Amino acid sequence: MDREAKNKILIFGGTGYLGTYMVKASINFGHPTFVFARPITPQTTLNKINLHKEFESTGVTIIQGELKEHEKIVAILRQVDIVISLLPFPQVPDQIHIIEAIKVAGNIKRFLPSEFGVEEDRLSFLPPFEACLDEKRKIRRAVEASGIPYTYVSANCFGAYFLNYLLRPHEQHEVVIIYGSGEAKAPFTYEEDIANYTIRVANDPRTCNKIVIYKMQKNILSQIELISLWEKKTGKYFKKVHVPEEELVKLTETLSFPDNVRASVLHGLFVKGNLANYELGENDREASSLYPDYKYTTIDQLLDVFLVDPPKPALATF
Ligand SMILES: CCOC(=O)[C@H]1C[C@@H]1c1ccc(O)c(OC)c1
Repeated sequence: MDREAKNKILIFGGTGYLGTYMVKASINFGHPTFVFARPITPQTTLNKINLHKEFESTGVTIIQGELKEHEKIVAILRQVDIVISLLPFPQVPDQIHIIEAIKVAGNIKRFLPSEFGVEEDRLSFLPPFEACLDEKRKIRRAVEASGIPYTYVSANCFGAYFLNYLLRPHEQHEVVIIYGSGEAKAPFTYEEDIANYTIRVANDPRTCNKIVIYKMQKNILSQIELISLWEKKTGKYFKKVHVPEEELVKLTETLSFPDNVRASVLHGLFVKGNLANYELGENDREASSLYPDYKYTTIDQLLDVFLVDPPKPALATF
């Protein structure tokens, strides 16, 4: 399909952690790509300013504005076909402004709200994280009530994010922290694959009004398996310090925000093994089975990348 026939994609949160991968994937797939971004001000970081320039150099159209500028958002929506929101947690409730504008515009073929992590309609976590997931559930129910065609994506653990968090390759250290026994498994998806799958999913009639889970068989590993792979590749062996479940539960109750949320994420992911322990619903789809020809990056391959050029660490906000 030539570029004109390709769906036009508008991305909210395009300058964020997953956003830069998503914008790149949208451009690489040949979609006319638009990014709605906060206005540049004297407080805007040089990194963000340079990102705007980089986006524009690759043909991305940047619209600067605030989520409350209803008319401006309606006007840009009328020029596109698909909307992908990657707004981070504190802004999850603000997506209601996007939903309201999509309802008025009336032309959007698919809306992907800001998900991409755990599947919150299939799982529950300890209170601090559960409260965050409740905000995402409210947005899902608002999307369904609006009748807007949607796809919810659960990409599970972001590969580079969690390899950095668990292995800390940028630091000189002798110790690795293991949450619980270290035996519970979790699915990991490299951020570039999250973006490449998502552009496919957003354009695929088979995923309309569906939940799509990214759960590739080769990328379901435990902390112990991850650490062992890394030790073999680096030839460096670490002292393992376990954080028992009861201690992690206590931390979810005693740490201040947002560290209490992070503790409850770690508890659900790596102590309870939530993400590996549920079956897809009959209406759910799994990415690697939808796109069997797509060669996703295995964690073993990602660790080889980390050996030579580990991606910069990040820390999610809540
Ligand atoms: C390691 C502590 O957890 C986090 O920093 C946040 C970024 C983790 C996260 C946040 C939201 C999620 O849905 C999710 O799914 C795996 C993961």
